[in-house]
Amino acid sequence: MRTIKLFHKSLAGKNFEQKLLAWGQKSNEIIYLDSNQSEHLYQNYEAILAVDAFTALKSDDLYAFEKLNEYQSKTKDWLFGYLSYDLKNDIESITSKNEDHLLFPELYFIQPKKIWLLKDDIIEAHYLKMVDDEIEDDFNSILKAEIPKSKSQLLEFSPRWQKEEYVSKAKQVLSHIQRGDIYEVNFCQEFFREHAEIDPYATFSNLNLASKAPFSSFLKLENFYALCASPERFLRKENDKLISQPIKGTSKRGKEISEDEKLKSDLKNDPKEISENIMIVDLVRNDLSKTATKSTVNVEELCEIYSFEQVHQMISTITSLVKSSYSVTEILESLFPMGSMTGAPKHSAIKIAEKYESTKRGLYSGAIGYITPENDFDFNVVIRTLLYNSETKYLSYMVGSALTSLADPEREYEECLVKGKALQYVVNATTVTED
Ligand SMILES: C=C(O[C@@H]1C=C(C(=O)O)C=C[C@H]1O)C(=O)O
Repeated sequence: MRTIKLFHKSLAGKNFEQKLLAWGQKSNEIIYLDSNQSEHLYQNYEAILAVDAFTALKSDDLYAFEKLNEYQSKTKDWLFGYLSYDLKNDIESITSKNEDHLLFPELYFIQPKKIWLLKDDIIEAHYLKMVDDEIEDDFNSILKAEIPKSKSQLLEFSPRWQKEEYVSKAKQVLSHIQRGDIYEVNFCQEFFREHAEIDPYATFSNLNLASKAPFSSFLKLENFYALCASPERFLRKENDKLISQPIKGTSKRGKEISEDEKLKSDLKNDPKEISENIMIVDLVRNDLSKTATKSTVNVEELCEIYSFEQVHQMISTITSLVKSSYSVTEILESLFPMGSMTGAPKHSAIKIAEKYESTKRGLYSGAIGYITPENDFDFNVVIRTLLYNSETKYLSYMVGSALTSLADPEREYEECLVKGKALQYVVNATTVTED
């Protein structure tokens, strides 16, 4: 069904990833995934570009996972796209009445005509037969693609809540924890801008350069854009192995090495962050056990600290072997939405977050990724992401943090600001371009 052609990356010169994304900009549908050559455990491709939809699946209705299952069985091909957080309503029988200004469809996947996969020294082009005579020409055009200099833009974001409002809501959420309704919840707030004129490509280039996150992505489907600098993997499947890498525990980076090392070691030893992380590890173990063969759920790394450009993060890696009878969508549905973005117990945490948050999360807290013809897949967690509707000119990002009985709302507010810093900075950027 697809023609595959290989090229050597060493022959393609410098900045091939950037040229690839620049070349892809002329396409109507673009999904670009970039690991920023990170040394993350279980890193797979260095980068992937998928462009031009041959077919697409969009859903705003119930039974989205069933539709995805049908679409996948019919196409038996590579699929790229996203699952939004609000698919939870389908899974957990919850309704969401929170405000939605972005209006993204709840689920959107495409079967791209053209795919470029980068791994080690190899560049693979996977083209549908109808366009396979364009591979060589496209490769030459990519090599010649100009990487535009990012433009600076000065945009301020408005908070949906002032700090006092956040603190008062966080206290109400904490009272549910004290009453024993839940023991952890990921509580989120929105920063937004109306009538925003941005160049999504330049903004993403700035963001990606400033963050170098292992699960970054640039997504454009119609007028819906995600400019994502996520450090977090939701779920990967390779053959019969599932890998989930939840993050709980965040600290800012220090300016000096000694300060940075102290912040890192404080995070590693902070009982609140450790307990937050372990609660989610337990939840993920439970979710994985639903589809696992006996005694195969395994915590491979617990509370390891990984350092990124703006933040230190505490990450755990949990794996399992999945029974062969489960389909891709059954596996995704059994873990969605990811525990790190809900809290625990999952159902009650989702309901409580929904009640006290005022913005519908939409694609934030969802997952962007791909499914292969061999039924493997890899999806990130959509955080540290600017979402943009180029028709309505609404630009927004959300940030959140885990509240447990040990949480201090003032500190949680500060943690949210740390997480949003890169997003504010790139849109306000004047100097992040690199030659
Ligand atoms: C909610 C966010 O991040 C989540 C919460 C984290 C935490 O509490 O430390 C870390 C990573 C994410 O799972 C966000 O970045 O908006």
